[in-house]
Amino acid sequence: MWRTSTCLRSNAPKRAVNRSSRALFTKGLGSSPPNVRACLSHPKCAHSTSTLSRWVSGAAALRPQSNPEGSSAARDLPVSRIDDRKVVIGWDTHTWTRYHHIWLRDHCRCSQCFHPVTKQRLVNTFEIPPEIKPVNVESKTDGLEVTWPSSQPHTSFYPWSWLQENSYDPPMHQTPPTEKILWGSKIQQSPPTVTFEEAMLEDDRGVFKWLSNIDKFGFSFITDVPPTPEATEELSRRIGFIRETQYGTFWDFTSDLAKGDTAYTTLALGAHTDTTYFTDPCGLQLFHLLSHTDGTGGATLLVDGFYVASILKELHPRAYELLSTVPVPAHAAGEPSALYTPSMGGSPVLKHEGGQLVQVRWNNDDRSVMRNLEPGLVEEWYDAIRLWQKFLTSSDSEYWVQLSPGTSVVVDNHRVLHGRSAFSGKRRMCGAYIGVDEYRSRLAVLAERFAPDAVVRDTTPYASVNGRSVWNPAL
Ligand SMILES: C[N+](C)(C)CCCC[C@H](N)C(=O)O
Ligand SMILES: O=C(O)CCC(=O)C(=O)O
Repeated sequence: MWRTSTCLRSNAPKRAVNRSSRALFTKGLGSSPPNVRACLSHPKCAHSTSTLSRWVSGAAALRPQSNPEGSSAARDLPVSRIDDRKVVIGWDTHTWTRYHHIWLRDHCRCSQCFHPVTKQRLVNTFEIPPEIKPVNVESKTDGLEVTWPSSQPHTSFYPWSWLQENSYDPPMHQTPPTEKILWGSKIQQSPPTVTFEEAMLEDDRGVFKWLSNIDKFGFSFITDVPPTPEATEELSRRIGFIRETQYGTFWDFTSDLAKGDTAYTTLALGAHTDTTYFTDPCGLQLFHLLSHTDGTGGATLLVDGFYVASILKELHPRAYELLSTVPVPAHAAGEPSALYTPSMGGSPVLKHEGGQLVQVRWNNDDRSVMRNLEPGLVEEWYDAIRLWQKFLTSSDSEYWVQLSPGTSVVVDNHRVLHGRSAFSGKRRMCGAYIGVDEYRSRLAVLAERFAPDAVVRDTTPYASVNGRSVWNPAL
C-alpha cells in the first residue's frame, strides 16, 4: 500500500532538489526549535544554557522552513513511502532508492541527535529499537521529513541532495572523485605552477589553487620564493603543520652524511617515494634548492606513478597484479637512534581502495629482505619490478628539471616519485614533509569554501553552525 504525499511527474530531474525553494529558507533565530530545548535536558548535552542559546542562533535553521508557497513546487518533489523495513523514494519513474529505517534514524542530524557545533553523534545508536518504523514520511520542498514513534514524536529531516549522495540501495549519482590528470615527460611544456605571492595570499585562494594543482597533477611548482630556509618554511606552513621525522622538522641538508641516508651524499637517487618504512608514509614533500656551487648535476626527477601504473596495467596486467598484492618490507636504519619498519611487513607497491589506485609506495634502496614471497612467485615478482623500473625510467615517463633558488616544488608522496642525478660541488637543499591527513584536511576545508559540492551548496543556508553544514558529505 503506497502512502505518497504527492504525485510523481515522470520528467522530474535526476537531482530532484528544488533549488528555487532555497530562497524560502529563513536563516535566523526564529523560535528555538523543540529539539534544541530537548537538548537542554539531553543527558549527553554538557553545554551551558548560554552556549545552547548560541546554538539556537545557528541551530534554529538546522531545518528548512516548509514551503509557504504551497503546492506549486510540490509537483517536482520525489515520492516517499514507508515499507516494512525501509523508506522508498521515487526520484522519477525509473529511479528508486531505499533507506533502512534504522539507518535513517541513526543518521538524524537534528541538534538533539547530532551536535551542531562538534558534528558528533549524540543519539545513542544502541537505544534505537531494531524494528523502529516511521509513523509518517512527507516529501518537503528540499528534503524528506520523517516522524518517528516515541512518547514525544521525534521528527527528522533529510535533504534530497544528501539522500542522493548517500544512497546505497541502490547507489545513485555520487559526486565523482576529483579528476586526476596523468602525465609523462611532456608535462614540462606546462607544469602546474603557482607564485609565492599567490601562495601567501591571506584569503587562501592561492593555497587552494596550489593544493588543487597537487590534487590533480600530484605536484606543483612555486615560483619567486625568497631563497631562504625561513621563507621556505613559512611557505610549507601555509599548507599545514610540518610532519617531524628522524630527519628533523624543517630540513636544510647537504652532502655531509649529517643523517644516515644517501640523500645526504652526492649519489644519484632513482625515482622513489619517501618514508616507505613508515606505516603511514608522509603525504607531501616540499623541496627548495637554496644553492649549488663549484659543481654540476643534482637535477631533480619527477615521475607520475599513477601514469606509469596505468601503462603497466594495460601492457602487463600480471605484473600490475603482483605489484598490487605482494607486500614490500622497508627500513630506515641509518641513524643509530632509529630503526623504522612499517607494520604488517610493508605494503604493496600499488595500493588500491574500492578498485581505484590510491597510493604508489616504492623505494628500491630502502627495500628490506623480501621475506614474504611465496617461492613460486619469486622470479615472477622480480620480472614485475623489472618492468615497473623499465617504465619508470623511460624517456616518456621521466620529467627532469633543474631546480634553482627561488623555485620550490611540492610532490604528492603517495603518487609522484622523485629523484635526482648525481652531483659534484656544494649543494644545499631545504624542505619539509606534510602529513597526508593534514594535506587532505586543508584541501577539504578550502574546497568547502571555494568549490562547495551540491550538498554543501544546498544545505549551508539552513544547516550550518560554525560555518560547516551538518550535512557535509565528509561527515
Ligand atoms: C628529505 N630528507 C632529506 C629529509 C630525508 C630523505 C630521506 C630519504 C629516505 N631514503 C626515504 O626515502 O624516505
Ligand atoms: O636532493 C634531492 O634533490 C632529493 C633528495 C631526495 O630524494 C629525498 O630527500 O628524498
